[in-house]
Amino acid sequence: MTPILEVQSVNKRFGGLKALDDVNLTVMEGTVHAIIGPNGAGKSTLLNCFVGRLVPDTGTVTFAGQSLIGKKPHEINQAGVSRVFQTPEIFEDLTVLENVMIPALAQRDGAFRLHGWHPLSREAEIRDKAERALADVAMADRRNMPSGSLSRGDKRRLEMAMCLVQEPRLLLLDEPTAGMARADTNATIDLLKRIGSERNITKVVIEHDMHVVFSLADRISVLAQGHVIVEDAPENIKGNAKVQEAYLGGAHL
Ligand SMILES: Nc1ncnc2c1ncn2[C@@H]1O[C@H](COP(=O)(O)OP(=O)(O)OP(=O)(O)O)[C@@H](O)[C@H]1O
Repeated sequence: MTPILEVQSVNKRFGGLKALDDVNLTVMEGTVHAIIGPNGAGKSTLLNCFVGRLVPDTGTVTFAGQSLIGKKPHEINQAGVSRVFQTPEIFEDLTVLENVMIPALAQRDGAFRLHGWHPLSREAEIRDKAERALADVAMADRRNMPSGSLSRGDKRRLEMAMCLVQEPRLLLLDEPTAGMARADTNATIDLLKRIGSERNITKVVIEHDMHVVFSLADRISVLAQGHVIVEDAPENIKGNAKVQEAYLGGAHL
């Protein structure tokens, strides 16, 4: 297996607070790598360093052999990294299909290019790609619905389609099941498993729900106080004393 994302000696401070403290992490291509840890451990800060929203004070982040340090978010996105946000970022007034077409256009053209309805409807190739991405998340039948009218779960699936249409090599998922009922959570787990097997997309998942983590992850990194305290296979994480301690007696595990 080849590493696709390599994080070496990354540090990030916010004033006096050391949010990331010498973080090292290697994500292998084609795997699901979960990053877990208590509240405030630095998970979102780390993810933000992967997408160019934050720049580490020191250290390196390398994706598919190229450094991401100093790259702008849209450059990182074009390089093959997509992120699904905790709160879906969709255009509520546009239809489901249009929402999926926009990131594909942005990726092709290098920037957002919103020329209104008519040019969008003439983009046959982009439309086909968008239709495929919608089918992947089982939302083809909702293609003409206004996105604002979707349920919360469907909005998250729509956002996943908006990532998939860009054909990323690395998909970053920030608490993909946060706020979902158990049935929706299980449907999302199945969806993520399917997407992985069909498209060979590497996934990095930040997640508090251990049912999700242990259902999906091939590898788990545990962050505590900005530092990776353990990186191991799921079966070795549950009983790990350091992990139990980080979670204050193992209440989450
Ligand atoms: N922009 C910022 N300015 C100042 N402090 C910040 C900023 N972003 C994060 N922090 C702090 O850095 C630490 C790590 O935060 P981060 O959000 O990365 O943790 P997390 O593991 O994602 O937490 P959670 O699971 O609660 O989302 C926290 O103490 C947080 O308050």
